[in-house]
Amino acid sequence: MIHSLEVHDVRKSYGDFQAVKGMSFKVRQGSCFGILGPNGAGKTTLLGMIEGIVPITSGSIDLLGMDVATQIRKIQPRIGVQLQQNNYFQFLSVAQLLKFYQQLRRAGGPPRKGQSIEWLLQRLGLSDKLKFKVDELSGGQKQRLSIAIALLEDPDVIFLDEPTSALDPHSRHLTWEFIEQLKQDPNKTVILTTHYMEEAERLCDEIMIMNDGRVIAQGNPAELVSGMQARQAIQFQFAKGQFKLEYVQDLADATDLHWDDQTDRLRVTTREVAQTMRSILERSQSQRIDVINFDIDRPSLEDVFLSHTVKDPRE
Ligand SMILES: Nc1ncnc2c1ncn2[C@@H]1O[C@H](COP(=O)(O)OP(=O)(O)OP(=O)(O)O)[C@@H](O)[C@H]1O
Repeated sequence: MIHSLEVHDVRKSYGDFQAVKGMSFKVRQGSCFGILGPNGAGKTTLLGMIEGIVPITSGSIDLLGMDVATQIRKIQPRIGVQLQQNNYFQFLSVAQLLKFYQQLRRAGGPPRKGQSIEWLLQRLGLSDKLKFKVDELSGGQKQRLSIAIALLEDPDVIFLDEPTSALDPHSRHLTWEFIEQLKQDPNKTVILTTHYMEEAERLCDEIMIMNDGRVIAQGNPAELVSGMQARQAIQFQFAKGQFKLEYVQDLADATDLHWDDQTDRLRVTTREVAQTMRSILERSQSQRIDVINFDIDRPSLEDVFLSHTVKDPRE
């Protein structure tokens, strides 16, 4: 298996403060890799080190098989970086700005074929904006323009830092479809940070959750969620006044039982949903209790994220 990125025990200190505290992970070529973490977790610092913008305090990073600390000039023409703050030259038109960045990128090496500017703009819903000045674009349009800039000159690795954070739902879906199209090229690797679990689940083949400068969990979205099986919960509603908690108190796989006698609802957290459901239905039948309704709460990626990260309200 070829890895586009290999991060070995990387650390970053700002004075006495350690923002990244020894992280190691690999990213498969052709995959979409998501970096998730609460505000201040160190995501932007980590991305900066990988992109060669932020100096590494210790450890090493190989990007496209080359050492970032010593070979960044060879790496740079092959990567595309979308910036979170897009303070582009406001007085240029969209066409001029794209040409400017294209020439800047070509200065780093021979031209690469890639998609045309027109194609990129069309896919990102900006075709009619070529003649607009950048400051005439909305915040969301500027954000999509920053993705187009990241894709100029056909990069092998594309870094997207919160690519849809300022977008309305329509533009977000348009951007997701665009990223899904990028993913179809097995030679391209997409590395993105996001605060949207739905985005990570839809786009990423692999997710790394980081907190306080460390890797907390890593896996594909389904694996991460299945690691939370002990948190699955079933809710039953019984006919008024028929059920008693003592009927189910000895259930083998239940990790938590909560009975609300005001609403006649039972909530059971369990490791074995099917077995627990069967047991409760059998006992209801033998006690002649009518089950009116039931519901299964399966854990989501958001539950995984929340269970691994602690939010400091000051951040
Ligand atoms: N240049 C710097 N000097 C000192 N501290 C810094 C610097 N850059 C970042 N930090 C600190 O490093 C920590 C990680 O910051 P970073 O921006 O990497 O987090 P993040 O996960 O990207 O956060 P967010 O989701 O809010 O963008 C924070 O505590 C931040 O204050």
